[in-house]
Amino acid sequence: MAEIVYGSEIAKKIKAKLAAKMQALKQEGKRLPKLCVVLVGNHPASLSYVTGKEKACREIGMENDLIRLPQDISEKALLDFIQKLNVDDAVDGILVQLPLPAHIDEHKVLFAIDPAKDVDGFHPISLGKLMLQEDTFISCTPKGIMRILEEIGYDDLSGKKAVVVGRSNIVGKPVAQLLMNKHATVTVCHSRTKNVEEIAAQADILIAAIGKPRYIHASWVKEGAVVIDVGINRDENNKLCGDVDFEAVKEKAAYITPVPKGVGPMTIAMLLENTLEAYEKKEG
Ligand SMILES: NC(=O)C1=CN([C@@H]2O[C@H](COP(=O)(O)OP(=O)(O)OC[C@H]3O[C@@H](n4cnc5c(N)ncnc54)[C@H](OP(=O)(O)O)[C@@H]3O)[C@@H](O)[C@H]2O)C=CC1
Ligand SMILES: Nc1nc(=O)c2c([nH]1)NC[C@@H]1CN(c3ccc(C(=O)N[C@@H](CCC(=O)O)C(=O)O)cc3)C=[N+]21
Repeated sequence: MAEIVYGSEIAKKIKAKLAAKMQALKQEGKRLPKLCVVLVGNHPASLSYVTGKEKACREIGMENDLIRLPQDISEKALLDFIQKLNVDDAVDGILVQLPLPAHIDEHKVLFAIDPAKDVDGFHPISLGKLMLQEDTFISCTPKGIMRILEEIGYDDLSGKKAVVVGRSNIVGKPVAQLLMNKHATVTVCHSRTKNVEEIAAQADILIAAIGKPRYIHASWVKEGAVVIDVGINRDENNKLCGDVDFEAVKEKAAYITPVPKGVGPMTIAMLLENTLEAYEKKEG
């Protein structure tokens, strides 16, 4: 029977530290770090995620601004808007919520963000530095996953086999890189992989970032594995669930993260941490 690892509890501790930091800055009469979240359109899930980010900022006393732009905004207008945030000295972190409407080139938008304010870690410079193991903003979900591994004392990854299911630029690829940087032997699977189940079943650490409700069954999991479930899905009853069949897999794994209260809250905590880091780099 696995230990259930509540990212929400780890995130709470991180946020308490950040709140104390905000309080200290305030007492010193300093400017506070500020995160700007840009949401284009009215996608309900996106709206709920950005609301969560705003709420977390308020909780710890970090300055924040949610900027809502219309669904039909032109690419040029969005790029101009980002430029304004780039040159605004009061803004430390910029996050443009994904996905963007189809008429906007996502890569152009991410490229437009000043790398010094790229608290999402999605800018090509940030991702390149991650590969080169240079100091940079590490994207929040992958960073949160690594923090969870540290928290359970599972951070000596030499000789460990990690399997990442999913190869997106925001989760799969960067988390595979971070695991590799920590000396794990990493296999990345995706929709064209044959025998994913057999590959997954060899993993000491299994990361699920697919986006399919309860897709990973107990037969995919080695006895005693660490299972990190990144997926945020709605099942047939509109209930929030992960990519992992939690009830069955928890009988087999050594550690498992739940959904909700697993990786999601860690993503937000890392975003706050990255924003403070951007502020500290700027203020020197
Ligand atoms: N908790 C959090 O903080 C976050 C959660 N998420 C959630 O994580 C999940 C993944 O997100 P994201 O990475 O953005 O998703 P994407 O849709 O960008 O990527 C999904 C990946 O899964 C692969 N895949 C799809 N079906 C299968 C399959 N049957 N077998 C193996 N691989 C498959 C795809 O393969 P291919 O490349 O071949 O298409 C792709 O690489 C989603 O549920 C999302 O909501 C995302 C970000 C943050
Ligand atoms: N530029 C950008 N950066 C992102 O980091 C980003 C993004 N775009 N687009 C979408 C994904 C998704 N994502 C989540 C973050 C937190 C939760 C989270 O806190 N979830 C709660 C549950 C929330 C609920 O109840 O709906 C939990 O898992 O416990 C979920 C999903 C960040 N993303």
